[in-house]
Amino acid sequence: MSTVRFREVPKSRIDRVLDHAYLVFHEEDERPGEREFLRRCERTGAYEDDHLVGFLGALPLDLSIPGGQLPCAGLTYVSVAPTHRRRGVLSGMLQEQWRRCAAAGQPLAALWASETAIYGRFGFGAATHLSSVEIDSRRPLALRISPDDRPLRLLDPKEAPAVLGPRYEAGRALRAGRHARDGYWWREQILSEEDEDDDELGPPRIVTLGGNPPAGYAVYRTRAGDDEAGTPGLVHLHELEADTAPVAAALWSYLAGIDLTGKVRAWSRPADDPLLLMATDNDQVQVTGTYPALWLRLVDVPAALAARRYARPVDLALDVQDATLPANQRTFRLTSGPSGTACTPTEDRPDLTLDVRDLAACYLGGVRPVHLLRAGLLTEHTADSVRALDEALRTEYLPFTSDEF
Ligand SMILES: CC(=O)SCCNC(=O)CCNC(=O)[C@H](O)C(C)(C)COP(=O)(O)OP(=O)(O)OC[C@H]1O[C@@H](n2cnc3c(N)ncnc32)[C@H](O)[C@@H]1OP(=O)(O)O
Repeated sequence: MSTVRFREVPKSRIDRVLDHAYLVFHEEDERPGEREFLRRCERTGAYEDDHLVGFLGALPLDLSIPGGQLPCAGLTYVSVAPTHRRRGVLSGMLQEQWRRCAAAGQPLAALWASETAIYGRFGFGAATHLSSVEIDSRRPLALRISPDDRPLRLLDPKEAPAVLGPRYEAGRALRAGRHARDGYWWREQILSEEDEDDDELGPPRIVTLGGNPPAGYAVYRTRAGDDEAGTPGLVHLHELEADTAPVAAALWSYLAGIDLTGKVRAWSRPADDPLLLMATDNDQVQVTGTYPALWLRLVDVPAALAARRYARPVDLALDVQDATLPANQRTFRLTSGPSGTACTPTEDRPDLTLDVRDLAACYLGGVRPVHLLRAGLLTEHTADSVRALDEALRTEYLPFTSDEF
């Protein structure tokens, strides 16, 4: 390990990163837009002599948190050469990343994990979860409310960032865990001509309802059915945003009513999607799975805790355990009330003890401290302190992340 050094990979060496990533992730071909994506990242390389043996990309993001947003390093392309596994290369790259986060003023880091066993030890907790939903659309979608009857229109993808952006931002303000999108993100990540995971899906289609900005929209692709195999045509939903339940009902009804299709599949919906309650028949609208989405790391615990909004006044001394970032390994007093919010180190006796990964899981409001207590993961020193933290962290909408990076 002593010969491995960490330094920025220059833009001119992105070819080398791609070769390394294909080796590690068992891929052959460059995906469209991959180079531009890597150019936008900070790029930490682990070098042995002059050979790249590890790589970690960090995309600068603005992540929504309850009541606002914070700068966040979106970690991606995390990879170590098969010859250098389990020698501390990832650990070293993350230490380098924490230094970079401090320098860049990023109190948060986040990632989508390839394997859930990897990141807990580094202080990440699964902070958002998503549900995949399927609608049997061989019959009309049965809903308990009347859809908004304003006209629907199809939108040219070129208009999407300007027209959809404000509606997306409104949804992002309600649900923590979503990052701000620029024109590049809309164009290359949301509306790319081909779906990188399924080349049988058609180009992106956008339907909107209401004025400008629209009251709601859906981004979807379709796949033709196969009569011989008896497979119905598919509507693959990427995103649906709506400002009211009737608007959502109109968009879901539209998707379920597209001719020559018999199934709507949405792989990333919030776990509290109102569709699940407005559906008349939960055999027709089914949750087919629930998954961890965004893994969050509080790189700067007091800055992160001081930045979010709390549902109730709170005054607690939190003993935070953080094995890898010593500045977080201490007791902080969190106070929030009518005169503001603060989180500062204290010598007071702690009210409760928790690991930084569990604090990260709770931070956006998706995991409840009372459930962690029940699982034996928090230690309560002052009666009812976990309940007080639970009530303060609660959010009206569950956090949600659909954009993978
Ligand atoms: C956000 C993303 O990009 S997700 C993509 C992650 N990348 C991949 O899955 C690609 C294939 N895997 C790899 O490249 C590497 O094995 C990595 C990046 C997962 C780990 O890199 P390494 O340099 O081997 O990790 P490192 O040696 O620093 O290990 C640190 C600790 O994590 C543990 N660890 C590493 N990988 C795993 C794993 N897959 N599952 C469970 N624990 C793991 C190690 O055992 C070690 O624990 P220890 O100190 O108790 O022994």
